[in-house]
Amino acid sequence: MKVLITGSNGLLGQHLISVFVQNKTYDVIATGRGANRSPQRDHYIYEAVNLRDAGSVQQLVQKHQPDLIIHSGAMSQVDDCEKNKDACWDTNVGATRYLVNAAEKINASFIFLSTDFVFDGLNGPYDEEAPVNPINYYGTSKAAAERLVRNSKLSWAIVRTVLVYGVSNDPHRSNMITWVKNNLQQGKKIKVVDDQWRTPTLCQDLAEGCLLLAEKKATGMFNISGSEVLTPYDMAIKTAEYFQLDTSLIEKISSRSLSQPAARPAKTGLVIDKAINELGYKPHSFAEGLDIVAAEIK
Ligand SMILES: NC(=O)C1=CN([C@@H]2O[C@H](COP(=O)(O)OP(=O)(O)OC[C@H]3O[C@@H](n4cnc5c(N)ncnc54)[C@H](OP(=O)(O)O)[C@@H]3O)[C@@H](O)[C@H]2O)C=CC1
Ligand SMILES: Cc1cn([C@H]2C[C@H](O)[C@@H](COP(=O)(O)OP(=O)(O)O[C@H]3O[C@@H](C)C(=O)[C@@H](O)[C@H]3O)O2)c(=O)[nH]c1=O
Repeated sequence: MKVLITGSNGLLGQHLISVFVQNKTYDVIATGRGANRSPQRDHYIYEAVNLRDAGSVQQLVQKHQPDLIIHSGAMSQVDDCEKNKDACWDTNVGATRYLVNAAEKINASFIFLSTDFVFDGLNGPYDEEAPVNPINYYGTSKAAAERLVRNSKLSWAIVRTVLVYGVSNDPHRSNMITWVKNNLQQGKKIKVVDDQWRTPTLCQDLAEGCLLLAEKKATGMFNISGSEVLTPYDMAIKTAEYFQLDTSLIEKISSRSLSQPAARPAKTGLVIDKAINELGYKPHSFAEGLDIVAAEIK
């Protein structure tokens, strides 16, 4: 079985490479922008492709003829998406269209990574049937990409996830645990919101969830996230306590005072019963996730 992983230099992408390579039943082709930044270098092929270039995408898929495409690549910085809507749309929707078109030509299966930000956050946690109503441009672009995938002729699965945390090599975006730990270790104060509710997701769990989907050839919408509803403030305190750092450096604030360009849905989080019952998905607790991240941080 040949699997093509997009966004392979990203936080999830790097873990998808190791999970699928270790599984040994897949020939892995990983594609990212520019040089390969994954710490795992052998037992797979890496191809540098700009997913916003339709011709390059078609050529990549035609050359490798994957049985499955896991499309993790995206413009995932929410505020950048709000400020650069064209780039956001070209990446999150345009690239998805090119991959779907190429996949349809070879009848490849398709797993698309989506987000809790397709919801307005008025009454989370959300199950797979909840109506989407994004309140920022990033969420709007991902909801549009979901519609592209759903309306395709492909055998598809859409994975929604939430606030992914973990360790990656040369990350282009920070994530919660390392952001809190690095600041507190330098004695810096941080202001953390306690009016957003999430089900934070360990990136290894998300990667394993994608493997379960691939192995079972499952189709449809699947929520794959952590099981605990936490605020970023809860996460920051737990992280500080775990690494024995000074919790008095953490100031509790409301989202309003962050004055971010993009609005964030307040109460999201995902209901993951379907993934647990149909895939055998078993996420780590946040406490276990901290153990795993701590073991990975050099
Ligand atoms: N992180 C989170 O909290 C959540 C993420 N998701 C979704 O999960 C997926 C993975 O997220 P995550 O790993 O955290 O995101 P990252 O930003 O870490 O990874 C996304 C990757 O896509 C690549 N990419 C962006 N534009 C292009 C392009 N034009 N051509 C080729 N590659 C491109 C980036 O390249 P480069 O490294 O060079 O910038 C990056 O490596 C995304 O689809 C995201 O929307 C959903 C919910 C939560
Ligand atoms: C920068 C900052 C963030 N935060 C909080 C807000 C947020 O809940 C959390 C993580 O910060 P971020 O800016 O990465 O959050 P954000 O961009 O909202 O993260 C989103 O990323 C995209 C890709 C998704 O798909 C969403 O599921 C979600 O994870 O930390 C603070 O409390 N204080 C701060 O100074």
